Amino acid sequence: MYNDVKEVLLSEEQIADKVLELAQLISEDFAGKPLMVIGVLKGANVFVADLIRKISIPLELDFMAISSYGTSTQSSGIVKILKDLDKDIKGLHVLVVEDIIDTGLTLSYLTENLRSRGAAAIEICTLLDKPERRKAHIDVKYKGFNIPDEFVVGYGIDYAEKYRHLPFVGILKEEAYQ
Ligand SMILES: O=P(O)(O)OC[C@H]1O[C@H](OP(=O)(O)OP(=O)(O)O)[C@H](O)[C@@H]1O
Ligand code: HPA
Ligand SMILES: [Mg+2]
Repeated sequence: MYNDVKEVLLSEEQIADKVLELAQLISEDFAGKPLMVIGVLKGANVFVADLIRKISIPLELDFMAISSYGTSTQSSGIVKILKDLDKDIKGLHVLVVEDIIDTGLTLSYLTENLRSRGAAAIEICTLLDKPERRKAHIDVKYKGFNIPDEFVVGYGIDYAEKYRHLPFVGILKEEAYQ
């Protein structure tokens, strides 16, 4: 399994340090506000689970499952809601948590959709960002790392549903997806 990884880009320790830093910022910024954390499945599952356990203020957690990639390494640009929120977010301060922003098409669709539901505010937290690949503008308030334009896996992020359980973020060998 680890043989399919060309290079470890971010170690478990680097990720854990960053998660703590982001959680502290979020805890300060959202203090006294009704915070609703929305994890974007499936990729953000691991990140959001670690992040919320370091946030020190009250919050609610929900998930949306939306998919644009299927089994390809390229975004189709077509976004589908596979699982919606369980409750209304009117008046809540929403923090959308993503594992990675690539073209930005997923989040651009999602934030537009959430905005129409009357949230008091919507902010974005992503562990990884590939700014070179951006097709849609996204304002990211909480960002873990900028990464180069390489196909990464691990810490929730998959290729064809594999590698999500790797505890680090690694660059996948070309042979693994050819
Ligand atoms: O910025 P973009 O180009 O839209 O790409 C980023 C999105 O793609 C991945 O999800 P994917 O749709 O592959 O589903 P998954 O989270 O279930 O793996 C990733 O988790 C982000 O949600
Ligand atoms: O680098 C990536 N890896 C896996 N899924 C992705 N979705 C966007 N970019 C990536
Ligand atoms: Mg995703």
